[in-house]
Amino acid sequence: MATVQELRDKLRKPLERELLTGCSNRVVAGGVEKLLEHLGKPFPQVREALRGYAAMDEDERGERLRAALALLSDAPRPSTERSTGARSAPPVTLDPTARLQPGDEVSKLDLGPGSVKKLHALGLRTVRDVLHHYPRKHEDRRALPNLQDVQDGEKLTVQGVVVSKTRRTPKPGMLILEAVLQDAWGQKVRCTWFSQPWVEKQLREGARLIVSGRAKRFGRTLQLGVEYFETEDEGKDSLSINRIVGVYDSKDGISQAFLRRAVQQCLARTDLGDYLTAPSRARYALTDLADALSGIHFPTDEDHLTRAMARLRFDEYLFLELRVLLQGEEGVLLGKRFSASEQDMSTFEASLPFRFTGAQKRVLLEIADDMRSERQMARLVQGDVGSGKTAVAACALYLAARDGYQGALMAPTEILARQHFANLQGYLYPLGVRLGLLIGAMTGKQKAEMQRAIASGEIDVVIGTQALIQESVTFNNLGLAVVDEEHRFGVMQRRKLLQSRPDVLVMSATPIPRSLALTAYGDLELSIIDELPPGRTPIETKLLADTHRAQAYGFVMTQIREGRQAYVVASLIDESETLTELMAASALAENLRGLLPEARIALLHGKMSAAEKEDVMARFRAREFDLLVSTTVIEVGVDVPNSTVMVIENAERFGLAQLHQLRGRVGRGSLKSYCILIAGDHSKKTRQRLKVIEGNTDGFVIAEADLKLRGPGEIRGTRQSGLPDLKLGDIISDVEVIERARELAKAMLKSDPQLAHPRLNALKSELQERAAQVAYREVI
Ligand SMILES: Nc1ncnc2c1ncn2[C@@H]1O[C@H](COP(=O)(O)OP(=O)(O)OP(=O)(O)O)[C@@H](O)[C@H]1O
Repeated sequence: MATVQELRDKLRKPLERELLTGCSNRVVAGGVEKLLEHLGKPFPQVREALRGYAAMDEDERGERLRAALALLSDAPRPSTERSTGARSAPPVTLDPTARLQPGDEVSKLDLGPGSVKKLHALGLRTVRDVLHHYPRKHEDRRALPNLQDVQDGEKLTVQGVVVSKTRRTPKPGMLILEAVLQDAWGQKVRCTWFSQPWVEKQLREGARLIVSGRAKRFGRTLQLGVEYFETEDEGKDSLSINRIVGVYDSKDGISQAFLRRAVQQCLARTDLGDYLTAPSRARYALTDLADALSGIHFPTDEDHLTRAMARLRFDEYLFLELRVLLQGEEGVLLGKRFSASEQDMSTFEASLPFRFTGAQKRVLLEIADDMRSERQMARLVQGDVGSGKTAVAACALYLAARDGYQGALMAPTEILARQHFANLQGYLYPLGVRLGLLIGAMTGKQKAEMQRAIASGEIDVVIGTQALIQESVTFNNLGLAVVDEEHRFGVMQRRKLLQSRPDVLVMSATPIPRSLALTAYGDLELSIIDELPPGRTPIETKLLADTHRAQAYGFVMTQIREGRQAYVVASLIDESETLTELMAASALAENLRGLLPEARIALLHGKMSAAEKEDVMARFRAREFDLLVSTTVIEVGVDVPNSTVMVIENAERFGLAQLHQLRGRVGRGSLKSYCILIAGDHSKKTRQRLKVIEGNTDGFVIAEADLKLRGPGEIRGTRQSGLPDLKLGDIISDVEVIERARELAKAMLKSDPQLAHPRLNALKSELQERAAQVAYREVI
């Protein structure tokens, strides 16, 4: 016979699920009453709380369910358990129904140690982390298609059972896996995976799969080129079907079903305590926190998702604004005072092989003004890719060196650090400035020697990665720090830097309208380089359907034969739980080696060590390779002027801003350059979006077009926003939200400058927690 504890679990789980799915389904509601009849006997109060459940409206159902679940979690331990245990020994197992706080460790969840490890592997350490690990997208799996009606080229999601599978190797190195899937109506679809051997073990006959991709019709046979799939948990996982389903970013061996269950548990057991008051929520038309979090993970419908996103996005800005406003209190810091003479600026310019553009000159004057003043400079130089930010920074570093101060330039990656080093050598070495490079790939001895030279003042300007310079360097006399931001750093990190008092210049290529930069970089003044150096031949961009891949690579070969080089960027076409970006890039490299036997092809991906990456880049720069297949690691700013073609596979998978950044890797010299966007998705919407890149070269125009084309409710990642603390927010499109959040943040701080009211405890701890997380993300 089942113990009371087992009965309680049996009852609790469906009730939790019902709560999460919004209590809107009448059939299920009837089922709840039946469930209580069967299992509810030992829990009279719970039965009472849910009496007449089916007849209630959705809101009341939700309320009653919460009450019932609270009763279930508060219920005393069943007597059977007590009689078996030694009376004096405290229970060692966790109570799987105990209430949780957002800051609790995930080890408090009702999960095994292996599962806790999995969450840690994703960087999820607390319940809050799990709750804020939002899906990267949502898929509508409510109405499954009638396969007979599916048109050629249509995108669809099918759910079914594998009835047969085959593997073919039409030529060496090429593997085609096929599985015939049968849906609930007995209709069949042939699903194919190209060169993804790791998929094979999941294609057991009888396995239940959910598969998305683009359909092709061959007479009566329907074929699906799989872009995404997941295994359904033997029909038990009702969270993955018949609903709008969130799809999470994950890692090898961590399934979507597992993540959903972890989130589900966190939602059901956590006391969320909304930090926004009901009047504030009403004023800004925001839903409550519990509704928002359940809506982002398990929306009942589009409306639920939209209101969830609206609330969570608002919160992101609210926290950002509160942080910026609270920091603003610290006042102006004193920095270094430089002479920054016109004479020195002219000397620098005269040493260049080109003249500064008008925009570069204007920005340099703004910088020189800052440098001359006693106030610590904290300035953001924003300019499109290739607009000449580094040249401007080099001039500022020269001005600092002229006054006997040291300078530092911090890059987000070692590749970039080396590249900046080479470029700055070109600018500064002829002027007698002594440069040093400090990166992780150097030997201990080399690093120690460099650190000594910096400490003794033998080096004027050191270039390295941010972590290295901040952690291990004692400067003799640091006057100016330049931070090449490239999406990576954020407010907290800059604060740390500012406290050590050098003047600080941040360079960023993220196009942000001026009004929004105030929020994004609330602590920085802004200079914009809005002009490209003259004589650049615009990059010719072409959008091709993947059916024309051969044509694209034919063109790449003509360029290679002319002595040019090319990049190919691979994207993650299949977000299944097993395919990583690395695999996608390796598969592509393999495929291209078959297709272009003449070309010397190298592979670059994020899993390589810094030394390996640099080795590949150095050899590519030395023209030992013609073609570099890469994951998006390349985005952060490589500069090889002989590269004239950038091919982006599955371009639809990238945001427009990211595509623009990627394209900026070519056309960096005088050679005519090309960008080929290969679209795997032929829909009109995708075409329209990618056409924006084809037709525009201005980062701001592209960012704005992106905004217009984007539908509401679409999730954008950090990469787009350029701010590490925004998961949902997009500073380009969220002007109004930002303004409202700022208004509320100001009002809150006006009435309570220290946020001291006990009502705001939850808000304060959330604020601290987020600040810590941001700092953590910035450091890793
Ligand atoms: N005024 C100018 N006239 C001609 N060429 C210039 C000018 N300023 C910079 N350049 C050249 O243009 C290229 C890009 O400049 P730089 O690296 O300074 O741009 P950036 O804005 O830092 O680029 P990214 O954001 O892509 O890293 C370099 O090869 C540089 O030598």
